[in-house]
Amino acid sequence: MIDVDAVTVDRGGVRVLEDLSLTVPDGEFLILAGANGAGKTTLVRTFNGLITPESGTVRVNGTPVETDPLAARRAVGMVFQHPRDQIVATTVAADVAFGPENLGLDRETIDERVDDALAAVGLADRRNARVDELSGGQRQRLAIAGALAMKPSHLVLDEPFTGLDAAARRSVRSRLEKLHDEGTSVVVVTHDSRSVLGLADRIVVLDDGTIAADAAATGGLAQTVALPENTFERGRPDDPE
Ligand SMILES: Nc1ncnc2c1ncn2[C@@H]1O[C@H](COP(=O)(O)OP(=O)(O)OP(=O)(O)O)[C@@H](O)[C@H]1O
Repeated sequence: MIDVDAVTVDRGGVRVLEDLSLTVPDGEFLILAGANGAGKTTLVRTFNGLITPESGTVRVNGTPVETDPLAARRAVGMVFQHPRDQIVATTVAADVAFGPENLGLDRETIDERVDDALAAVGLADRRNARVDELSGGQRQRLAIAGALAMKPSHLVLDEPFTGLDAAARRSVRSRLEKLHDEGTSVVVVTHDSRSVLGLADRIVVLDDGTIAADAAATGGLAQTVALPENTFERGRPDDPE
């Protein structure tokens, strides 16, 4: 469980999150929506200590992130906005192995984790491919595999559909659905919730550093909560499945 309690964050002298509280239970698929600059990325970066709040506490599985940032980083897998920034090796398998290698695991366990993570994102057949041979969607899935190989209880993806064509979006979306079905908690940060709305248990909308809406993502969200006017302004409707 991720438990954000009364968190305030300033960035460059500006208040970006204001006394914000949010709990993400294990196994939940949460959409974190809101217009550009609402504070979504800042919020998720507090989940594993990449950003330390001015006040308030973030706990991951009961432990404050600042007490044990390494445990938080293992428990919360993070896939950033630009997957290219996360790719560290030349081949697909070596890239996914990087995280587990840093945990000091033995070779057999590392290979097992690499195989499992690549299978989970549908890249098992590209194990030995060079990363630069992959398409945009495959790179995004590789970044997800890298996070999964750390066996996180929560997977956080920041704008995972940016720059992907319709086929790649569908492919990433279906992988997220499968991971959620298998019990991983998934948090998707997006200003275009339509790409994942059908998969989510809940949607939280940030507006200017506070929670503007928090609702179950079922039964026609638009009818159940009043979303800020600009929530979807930059979004494109997803292609029909
Ligand atoms: N390092 C920083 N220095 C100064 N201001 C920052 C910094 N990081 C973020 N901000 C500001 O904090 C606000 C929230 O940024 P954040 O990236 O969390 O928003 P977001 O909702 O994720 O939006 P986006 O979709 O544009 O990334 C923005 O106004 C941004 O300009």
